[in-house]
Amino acid sequence: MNFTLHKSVIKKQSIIEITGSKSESNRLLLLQALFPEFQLQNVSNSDDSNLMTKALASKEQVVDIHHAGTAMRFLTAFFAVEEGREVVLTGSKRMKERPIKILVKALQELGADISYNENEGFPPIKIKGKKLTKNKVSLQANVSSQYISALLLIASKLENGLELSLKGEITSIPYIKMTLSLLEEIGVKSTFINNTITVKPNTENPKPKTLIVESDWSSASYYFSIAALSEIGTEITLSSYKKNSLQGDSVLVDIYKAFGVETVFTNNSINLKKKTQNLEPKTFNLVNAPDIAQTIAATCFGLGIACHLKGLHTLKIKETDRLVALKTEIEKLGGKVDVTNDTLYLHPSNSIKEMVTIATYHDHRMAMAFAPLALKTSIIVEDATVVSKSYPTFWNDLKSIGIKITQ
Ligand SMILES: O=C(O)C1=C[C@@H](OP(=O)(O)O)[C@@H](O)[C@H](O)C1
Ligand SMILES: C=C(OP(=O)(O)O)C(=O)O
Repeated sequence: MNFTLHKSVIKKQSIIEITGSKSESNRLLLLQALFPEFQLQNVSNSDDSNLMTKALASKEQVVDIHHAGTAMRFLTAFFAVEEGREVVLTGSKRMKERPIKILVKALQELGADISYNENEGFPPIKIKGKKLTKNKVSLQANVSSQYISALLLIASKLENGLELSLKGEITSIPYIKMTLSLLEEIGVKSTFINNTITVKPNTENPKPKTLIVESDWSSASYYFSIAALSEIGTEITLSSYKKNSLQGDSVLVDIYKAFGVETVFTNNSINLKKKTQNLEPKTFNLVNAPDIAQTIAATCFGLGIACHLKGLHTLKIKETDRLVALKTEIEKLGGKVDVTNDTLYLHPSNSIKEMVTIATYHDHRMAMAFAPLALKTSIIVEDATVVSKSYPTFWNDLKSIGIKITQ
C-alpha cells in the first residue's frame, strides 16, 4: 500500500510515546525463556519482537522468522542448546540472502549440530539441539555483532561458560555491550578485555526481577530528523528514555546537536528542540550506530547539505543493500550520491523533486527515513506498512504531529 505524504508544517509542540527497543526486547525475551524468573515491561510491539515471542514458544518443527535478523541469529544459538529439539529455522527471501556462516561455524566448533537446508552459509538451517561442552571459540567480528550477541545470550547456560576471541575490527560494539549489560542485570558475570569476552556459567537461580525495556532510540531518530528539518522553535517530546542508555543509537543526541537540535532529558522523556539552523557539511562515522545512517542521509538531503558517512560496511547485508537503496532513492528525488562498500557521500543540492515515489525494498528504515522529507516536499512512500518490522504505529504518530498522510 502506498501512502502519500503531503508537504506539511508540523505542530509547534507534540508528544509521542515510542514502543520498547526491539534490540533490548529480543535479547530479554530470549533470556526470559532461559530464566523464567524475569518479568518484562515495555516490550517492543514490533513485528520482529512478536515473531521472537512466537518462535520461543513454538513447538513446531519449522520456525519462520520472516525479516527479523536478530531473531534469526539469536534463535540459532537458542535452539542449538535446546537438548532433544529438532527444528528448521527459516525466514523471508531476503533472510535467505543474509549470511549466518560465522555464527553457525562458531556454534559447530562448540559442538552444535547445525546443517544448511539450501545454500551453504545461509538460512534455512536445521538445528538438532544438544548439550554443548566446549567453552572456547574465536570468530570474525567485522561482519555482524549479532553473531556475538547470540553466543553471549546462551553462554551462561553452558556448563563451563564461554570465552570468545573476536578477530578483526569489531563492528556495532554498543550492541555487544548492550547484551553484556542485560546479562549483568540478571546476575550473569562477564568481562570484555581487548578482544576477548568471557561469560561465567550461571550456577544459581537468579532472583525474580522486573526488567523495564527503554524505548527504541532508532525509532526516535525519525523525530530527530523531523526536528532538524522543522522551523526554529519546534519541540517534540518522546518517552520513555534515559540518559544512560544501553542503546548505541542514543548518540543521536550528539549527532543532531550538529544540526541545531537540542535534546533535554526530563524525568523519563526527551525534549527535542530546533534551536538554530546549521547548514555546514557533515561527516560521521557510524560503525557503532549503523541503523541511523539512512535517517541522517535523508536529513542532510532535506537540508540540501553535503554529508560524508563512514563505517557503513554492514549496511549491505541488512533488510536490503541500504547503500544502493539510499543512492537510488535520493537520486530519484534529484540528489547526487556516491557510495563505496562502506561510505556514502551526499553532494549538496538546492531542490527536491515533488511527488516522487520512494521504493522501500521491504526495509522499514527506508520508509521511515524518507518520511521526514514531507516537511520539504510531497512524497509517496511505497509499501508503507513495512514500518511494522520495528515501529507499527509510525504513520499514526506522524499524523498526530501534523503530517498529512493519505492512501
Ligand atoms: O544486536 C542487535 O540488536 C542489532 C545489531 C546491529 O546489527 P549488526 O551488528 O549486524 O550491524 C543492528 O544493525 C541491528 O538492527 C540490531
Ligand atoms: C538491521 C535491522 O534489523 P535486523 O538485522 O534485526 O533484521 C534494523 O532494524 O535496522
